[in-house]
Formats: sequence, structure tokens, C-alpha cells
Amino acid sequence: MNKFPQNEQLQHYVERSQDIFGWFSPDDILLYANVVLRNIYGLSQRDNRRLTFSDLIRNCYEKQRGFLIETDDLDAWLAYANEKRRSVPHRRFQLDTTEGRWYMVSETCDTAGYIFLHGVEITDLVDKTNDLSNEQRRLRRLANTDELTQVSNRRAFVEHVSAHFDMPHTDPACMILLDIDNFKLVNDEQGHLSGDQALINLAEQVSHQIRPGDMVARIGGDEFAVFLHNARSKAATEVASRLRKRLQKAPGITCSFGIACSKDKVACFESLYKSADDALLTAKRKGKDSIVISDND
Ligand SMILES: Nc1nc2c(ncn2[C@@H]2O[C@H](COP(=O)(O)OP(=O)(O)OP(=O)(O)O)[C@@H](O)[C@H]2O)c(=O)[nH]1
Repeated sequence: MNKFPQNEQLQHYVERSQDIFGWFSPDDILLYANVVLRNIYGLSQRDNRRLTFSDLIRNCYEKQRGFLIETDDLDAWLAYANEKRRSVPHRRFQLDTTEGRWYMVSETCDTAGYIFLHGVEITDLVDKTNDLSNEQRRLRRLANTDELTQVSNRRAFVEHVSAHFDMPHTDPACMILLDIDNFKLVNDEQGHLSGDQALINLAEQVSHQIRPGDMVARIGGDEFAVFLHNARSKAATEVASRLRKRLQKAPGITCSFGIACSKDKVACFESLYKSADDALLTAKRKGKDSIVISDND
């Protein structure tokens, strides 16, 4: 018990370990690298050259093998790395290789300036973390997307608009609500699948009318909402008019539109939505297929 391996035994284990082991002199010459580290630096067992850390890195960079160095400016990369080396007695960093392996490396520096490296492979962990991040992204997208039309859903829309109003300096913004006229009849006369297709087509048409950064969402059965950043009622009316004209060109469905714009900093999702919804109701009452701008604007 408590008997540490003798020098030769220890060297035997270190040499054959799957971990990284390395040792640098105070003038940064590689004094020892085990098999794993020699592979990463691209050195053969009989390589007796006195290579510095910078030589080794330049070698990997030029051959694009081993230690993966992603930079357009190797001198700047080396200057940064050399500034970090020996800056503290202990530090840890991740190292990845051109073969896609990852290591968590711990670097220990003694008072004389010798550096001892020990690294453990963490490729599986990194892969799992990446899988989890991808899965998280996929789930977030699912949670925010309307399954039928693939545009955003109500939850994402509320979040997006609320985030806009949470910002300290909000640009003027507009909300357009649009609702298909007599959609019940479309379903009744042409069937539910045709109704679904009409919703998909409408979502596509609306998406084409807005700028990147603006948002369209399906927020109810046959109701869509658009949020336009940096826009006033004139721009919002133009978007709605373009859309209305496009819909009129192809016989099938028409929509009613309600528009509301934020004028002051106290605006919030609820107040803007209420104004747009009132305007939409007015458009429906006026005989549908029309655009109404909120009284508050
Ligand atoms: N095909 C299809 N229909 C849906 C879907 N969700 C809701 N609906 C239908 O959409 C219709 C919405 O009707 P309403 O908005 O109440 O009324 P409307 O017939 O559109 O009449 P106005 O809104 O007054 O013009 C209902 O018949 C719902 O069954 C869906 O995902 N697919």
C-alpha cells in the first residue's frame, strides 16, 4: 500500500498511456513526449531534434496535421499562446486534433520554468455535449414552430415581441394581424386537407412579404401575426396591401387585416395585440377583405 512505481516502471506506464504526457524546459524545448503527444506533434520516436513549442506548432500548422490550429495569423496565435504559457502555476485548456480528438490538458509550471503537461481524452464527452446542444436546438425549434405551416407559433411570437419591448430603446414597430375570411366554408366545401394547404400557402406568401429580422407567426387556427421592426403604419399598410393584392390574384381565399403600431415606450405585447385585434374585428365587421389601422395610431 502507498508504494509508488519506481522510475522505470512509471516511465513505462506514462509512455504507453492513452493520456498525453509531456515536459518542456524553461527555454521551451520539448524534453519528453509520450506516444500520444508525439503523434499529436507529428514526431517519430527517434526524432532527437531540440524543438521548441513554437517549432512544434509551426510544424503542425504547415502540415495541417495533429494539433488543430484554426487561425489565419499563426504569429498572433503563437504570441497569445506564449503569453499564456508559464503565466500561472496551473492552467487547463482544451486541445483538439485534425483527426477530431479532444483532450483536456492540465499544464503545471514550476518555479524554474519547466512545464509538465498531462491531458485526458474527452472526445466522447465533447461529442455527447455537441449531440445535446444539437438536440436542444432541435427541441427549441420544435417548441417555437407551428407544425403545419412551419412558421413561428404563438409562443415564439409573444416571446419575440416581448423581447423587443424589453429593450431600453425600442424602435417604432408594427403588428399586423390577419385572419382568413370565411375559412370555415373552405373547410366545409373543399375539405380539411385543402384548408390545411391554404394555411401553408398563406404562411409562405406572408413570409415572402417581410424582411429578414421581421417575424411571421401562426397564432391561432386561421389567424397569423406579423411583427415589423423599425416600421410605422405606412410601411405596415404597404405590406398588408401587397399581401392582399397577391391573395386577390389567385382565387381562393381573402384575408382581413388589423394593424397597430407602437408609438411610445410604454407599449407592450398585450397593448399592441389588443389594438391590432380591435382593428381586425373592425375589418371583419366592415365586410372582410380589407385593411384597418387601429384608432390608436
Ligand atoms: N384546415 C384547417 N382548419 C382549421 C385549422 N385550425 C382551425 N381551423 C378552422 O378554421 C376555421 C376558423 O373559423 P373562424 O375564424 O371562426 O371563422 P371564419 O369561417 O374564418 O369566418 P371569419 O373569421 O368571420 O371570416 C374553423 O372552421 C376551424 O375549424 C387547421 O389547422 N386546419
